[in-house]
Amino acid sequence: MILNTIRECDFSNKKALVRVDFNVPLKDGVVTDDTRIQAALPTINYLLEKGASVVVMSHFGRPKGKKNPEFSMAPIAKRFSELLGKPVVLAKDVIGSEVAAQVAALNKGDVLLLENVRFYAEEEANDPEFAKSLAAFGDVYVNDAFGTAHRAHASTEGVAHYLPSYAGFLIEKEVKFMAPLLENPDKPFVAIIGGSKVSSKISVLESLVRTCNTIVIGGGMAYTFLAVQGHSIGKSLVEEDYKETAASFLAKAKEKGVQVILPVDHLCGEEFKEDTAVIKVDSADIPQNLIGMDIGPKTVELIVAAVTKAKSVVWNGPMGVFEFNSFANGTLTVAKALAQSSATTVVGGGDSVAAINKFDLADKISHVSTGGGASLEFLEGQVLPGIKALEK
Ligand SMILES: Nc1ncnc2c1ncn2[C@@H]1O[C@H](COP(=O)(O)OP(=O)(O)OP(=O)(O)O)[C@@H](O)[C@H]1O
Ligand SMILES: O=C(O)[C@H](O)COP(=O)(O)O
Repeated sequence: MILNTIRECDFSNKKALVRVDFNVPLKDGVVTDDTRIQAALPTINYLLEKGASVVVMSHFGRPKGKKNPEFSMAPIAKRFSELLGKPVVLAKDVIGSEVAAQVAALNKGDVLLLENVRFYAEEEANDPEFAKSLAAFGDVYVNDAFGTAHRAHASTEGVAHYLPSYAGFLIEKEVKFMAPLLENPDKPFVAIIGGSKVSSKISVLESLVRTCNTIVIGGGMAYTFLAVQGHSIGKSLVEEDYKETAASFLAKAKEKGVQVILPVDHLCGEEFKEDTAVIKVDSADIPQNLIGMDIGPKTVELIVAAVTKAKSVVWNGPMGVFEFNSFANGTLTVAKALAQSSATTVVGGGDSVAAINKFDLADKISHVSTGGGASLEFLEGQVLPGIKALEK
């Protein structure tokens, strides 16, 4: 996958229309995690240094095609301006004559942030006329919205049909770290996949089994696999409809000589509650009255040993109910093992990234993806429309 990148364009005195993913968490009108804004700054700063004026656009939340002040970009514009260290003007709308006048008035080095592109239903419908209206705001289009690259929307895909289009540094970095995992990873390559459901992770497992040496399956999804192996799983999470899929995945891994590590011990509770007493089960089999809520210490040892030998590791999805402190150990230890590893380590998926941040380990991971759904679809081997539009 070879992309057109911003290094290949002369931006001097040009208007750059830049799609970013500023879909960030807010509480009481204040951005509570600005990771995605920070991640877009190298591209914005580069464009400004190279003499461009910049029209930035993003969605925020799901306002369903209606102008709703609750979903205004205003609080995000404020944080963006603080981080950029210069004024950011918030446009009066997304398209229209007033915005066109604001764009026309931009001078070299100025930054204008459009209102929430999802205030128009045409955005998600990838309406060509809407995409053309956006394209009219720039001489060139830059996409740095990796987190939204799996959506074929007007601002992520449609607009690329009307302007010379380039990948920003963030998209370039995400692809640089993730593409080799699907093509030619440094080996041994270990994938650690967790989270609640087999149904949402089976495609990624089926994709990674092609290049992995070892696959660890943890979290709530592990019990369906244990059940098909004939283990008792007590009252743990199980997806009956996915037992057959889980069985054929295990058969495929065996056929390919891929080692699959499933929990060999557990931390359980009698009830799915934060304050339920922690009961250690020293075997793969879980007694009838218990719920598996975290991997046990022997499983943790197996995972740490695999990570220690690895040259590349990818992690997506927590190993247990890490939101409950007593069941966070498996996820914490995996996070620490990755942080201490000399392998190339890539972490994707909302909850595993949240766990890395909760334990303050982000700077010790080779690459923490800014994409939730996008990173999962990338690892599934799917073509992301927002990235495809930037290919040479
Ligand atoms: N043993 C378990 N039983 C029930 N739920 C579990 C278990 N282990 C992990 N979980 C839950 O799985 C959830 C995460 O699953 P999900 O599939 O959403 O993962 P993810 O890929 O990290 O998330 P995202 O979709 O945000 O990227 C967490 O809320 C966690 O509490
Ligand atoms: O947070 C995300 O995963 C992206 O910003 C995409 O948001 P969406 O799922 O509402 O399209």
